[in-house]
Amino acid sequence: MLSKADADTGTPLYEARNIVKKYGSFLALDNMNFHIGSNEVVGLLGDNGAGKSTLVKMISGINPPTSGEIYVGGRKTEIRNRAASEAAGIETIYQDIALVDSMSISRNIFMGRELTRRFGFMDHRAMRDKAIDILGSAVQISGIDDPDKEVGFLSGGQKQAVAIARAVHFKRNILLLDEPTSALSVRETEHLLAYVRELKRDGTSSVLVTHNLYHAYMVCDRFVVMSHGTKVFEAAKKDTTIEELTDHVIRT
Ligand SMILES: Nc1ncnc2c1ncn2[C@@H]1O[C@H](COP(=O)(O)OP(=O)(O)OP(=O)(O)O)[C@@H](O)[C@H]1O
Repeated sequence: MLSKADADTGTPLYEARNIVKKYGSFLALDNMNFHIGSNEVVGLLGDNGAGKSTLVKMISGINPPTSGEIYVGGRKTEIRNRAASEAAGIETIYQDIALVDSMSISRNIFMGRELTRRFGFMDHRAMRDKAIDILGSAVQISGIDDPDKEVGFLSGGQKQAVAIARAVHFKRNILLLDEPTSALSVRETEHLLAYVRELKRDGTSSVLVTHNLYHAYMVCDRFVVMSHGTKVFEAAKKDTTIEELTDHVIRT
C-alpha cells in the first residue's frame, strides 16, 4: 500500500505503460498508457467497445495484461489478481455487481472481509452496526436503511448502492468506478458524484468510466478518451470543454 510520502512526491499513484491486452487474436488494448495521480478524479471516456472496461479490469487485476508494465507509487509491480490490486490500494466498483441475493445487505457489504470476534467467530452485531453507519454516511439511498434486508428484494439502483457502500467503506488510495450510476436515480447519482469529490478531499483518487459526459465534466479533473484500445485524447479540465470531449468521443 502507498504511503502519504509517495503521494507527496508527484510520482503517480498508479501507472500502466505500453499495455497490450489480447483476447485470442483480438487486440483490446493496444500500447495503452494510463496513470492516476494523487488527489485527482480521472474521467475515462470513449464509445462502446473502446476498451474502457478492459483497462479497468486490467488495473483491478481480474484481467491481467498480455504485456506491458505497471508501477504503483513508482515501483514496478505485478497485479495479476484482485487481491494484488487491493493490496496495492485499489478498490473497484464493477458494472456487473457481484452480490448474493439470498444474503442480507450487511453480509454483502462485508463479504470476504467479515468482522470477527475472538476465536474467529463472525461478529454479526458489529457488522450490522457498521453497516448502518456506512449506509447512512456513504450513499444515502432510500430503501436500504435496514441492513438485515435480503439483497434479492432490492432494486437495481439499491443493489448498486450496496456495492458502492462496500467499496467506499474499504476505501483505498484509488477507487475505480465503471459506469457506477447506470442504475441510479438523478438524486442518487448527484449524491454519488458529490461523494467522489469528497473522497478526493480525503485523499482517495478515482477513475470514473461513464458515457455521461456531463457527469464526467462535473466531477473529473482530467479526461482520457479511448478508441480502439488506445488513448486518443487527454486533457485537464481547465484545458478542455465538454464540446471538445464530445467531439473526441464521437469522432473516433
Ligand atoms: N472477454 C472478452 N473476450 C473477447 N473480446 C472481448 C472480451 N471482453 C471485451 N472484449 C472486446 O474488447 C473490446 C473492448 O471492450 P470493453 O468492454 O473494454 O469496451 P468498453 O469501452 O468498456 O465498452 P462499453 O462502453 O460498451 O462498456 C470490445 O470490442 C469487446 O467486444
